[in-house]
Amino acid sequence: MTDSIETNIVEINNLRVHYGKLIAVDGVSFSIPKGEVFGFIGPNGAGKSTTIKVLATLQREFTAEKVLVKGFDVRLQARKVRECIGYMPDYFGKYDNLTSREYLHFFAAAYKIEINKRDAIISDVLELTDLTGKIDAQVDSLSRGMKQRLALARVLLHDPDLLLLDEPASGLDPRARIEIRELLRALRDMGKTILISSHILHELSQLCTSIGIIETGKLVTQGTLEDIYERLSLMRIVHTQVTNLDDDMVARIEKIAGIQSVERQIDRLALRLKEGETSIEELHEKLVESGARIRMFQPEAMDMETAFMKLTEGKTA
Ligand SMILES: Nc1ncnc2c1ncn2[C@@H]1O[C@H](COP(=O)(O)OP(=O)(O)OP(=O)(O)O)[C@@H](O)[C@H]1O
Repeated sequence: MTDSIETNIVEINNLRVHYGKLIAVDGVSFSIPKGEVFGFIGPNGAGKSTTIKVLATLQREFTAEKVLVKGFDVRLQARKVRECIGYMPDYFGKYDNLTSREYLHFFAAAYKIEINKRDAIISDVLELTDLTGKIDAQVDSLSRGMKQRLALARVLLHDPDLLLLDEPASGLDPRARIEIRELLRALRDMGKTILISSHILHELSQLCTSIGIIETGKLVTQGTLEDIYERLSLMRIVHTQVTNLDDDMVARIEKIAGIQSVERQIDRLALRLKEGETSIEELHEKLVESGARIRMFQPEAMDMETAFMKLTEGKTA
């Protein structure tokens, strides 16, 4: 095994998936080191579920230089891959007349967990997902949030190293979403590697250690949250109010190195900075040096949601 295989739980290189003429995934490459929580973010139809299905060994029609999970090839060593993943699809399914206990026993059998160990494992996963009190409840009677937690309990039964979670928080109310987030945090602390998809960036920004943003089948950007913030700060806009503003002053500001454009608005100037040429602090100094008397100076807060919209422009496949 090479070093990268030992440290990367997921390695995808140049993955392409077609559905007939539609290119759902178009040359996607990324890797996820052990212990990371990788947020896979993109608008509806961007190709997230398809990529996750390839990793889960369920989408067999694809081309790639490699798709490895823990060093195992998803096509050639599918069984090995399945042993080390817990895949939670973006739908729960229908389970008429089944209790949580029966549901989990069914999957424990499917995972070939030894019969005499099943009760203890089921009790553990229910405790972890805070569903102990629901062990004999009908699955269909559970709230959506509880169902999502039960689905997580299911994928934990065989103690997989990698969790592939397709939109686990979708359709949940804020409280249930927080519960899922706390649960995922606990799993991260247990050393699980997690790939989690969402079309809502905010949902993941507090949980993920790195993110990849996908749009129309292509990765737009990827990296740690700090990397992405840094990259986005390159598009920064600063709003400022200058009390001694006149045409001459605007002309002087326009000439400041690092400023790409100056937009005069009713009560302020919007200064768009050039990529990587000046820091916000330097800009402030340069404005003062140019004689501007500054009443207000405010870098535009680029929250993750704005960043996402700027990066993806809202396109879908
Ligand atoms: N089985 C299929 N047959 C044909 N087209 C498909 C199939 N599955 C997905 N697609 C199409 O492939 C594209 C990518 O879909 P995918 O489900 O991977 O996106 P997604 O990012 O997971 O979106 P969502 O957030 O809506 O689930 C979409 O245009 C979708 O309509």
